[in-house]
Amino acid sequence: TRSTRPQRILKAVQNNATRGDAESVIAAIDNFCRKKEWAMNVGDDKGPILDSVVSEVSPSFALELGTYCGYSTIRIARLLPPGSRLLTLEFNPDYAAIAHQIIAWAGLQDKVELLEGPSRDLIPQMKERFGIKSFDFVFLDHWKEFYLPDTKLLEECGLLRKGTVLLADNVICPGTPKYLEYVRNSPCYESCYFKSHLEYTKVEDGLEKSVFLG
Ligand SMILES: Cc1ncnc2c1ncn2[C@@H]1O[C@H](/C=C/CNC(=O)c2cc(-c3ccc(F)cc3)cc(O)c2O)C[C@H]1O
Ligand SMILES: [Mg+2]
Repeated sequence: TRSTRPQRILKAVQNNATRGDAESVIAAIDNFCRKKEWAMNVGDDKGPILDSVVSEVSPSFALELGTYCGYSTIRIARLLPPGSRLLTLEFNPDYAAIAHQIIAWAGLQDKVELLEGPSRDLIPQMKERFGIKSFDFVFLDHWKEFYLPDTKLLEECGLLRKGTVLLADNVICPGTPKYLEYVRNSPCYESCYFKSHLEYTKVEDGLEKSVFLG
């Protein structure tokens, strides 16, 4: 049977990237998605914005919602200081299986915990089961209608602290209007928009950075 797009992305990594070299894995995925098949990775236009926010926060505990093939997982994990942890949530087992292999190819498996399941089930388990006190950084890139409910769930579970940075992908395309309205109007957040482009295209998209004020 025909391979899936994530399987073809994994093959492009295995054929073009050097084991243990995260930069070469990122480049291999970006080249494949720019030249062969578009895929919903944060990409090489928005990616450097993600990198700069992660570097600025230098999180001890980071959370990613929506792993897909692990492209942004690797972008984040390669910048984490020693001893810090990135938890990434993915409910599609086929995507999770590919992401595990791509994260391992980049040599970043020791910094990343890939948790399989829906975010609404896993977020309430973060303190007890995963020993998380609070997150320093959250990257939102899963189904767009879940950005707002999951943000509220993170608040309710006491997983955000004064200064936690939320960074949301796709706030223009496909768009996350309810989430944007919330973080831009809530007194509990200080928000700003980083204009960029939808991955591998000239279409406008951008990232919204929101600092939780407690
Ligand atoms: C609730 C929940 N829990 C755990 N994992 C979850 C989850 N909801 C989705 N996921 C997982 O995240 C991933 C989903 C990501 C959704 N991202 C998108 O739908 C997405 C779509 C586009 C896009 C833009 C223009 C177009 F014309 C077409 C598409 C671009 C992007 O950057 C995207 O992230 C994979 C899925 O299994
Ligand atoms: Mg996205």
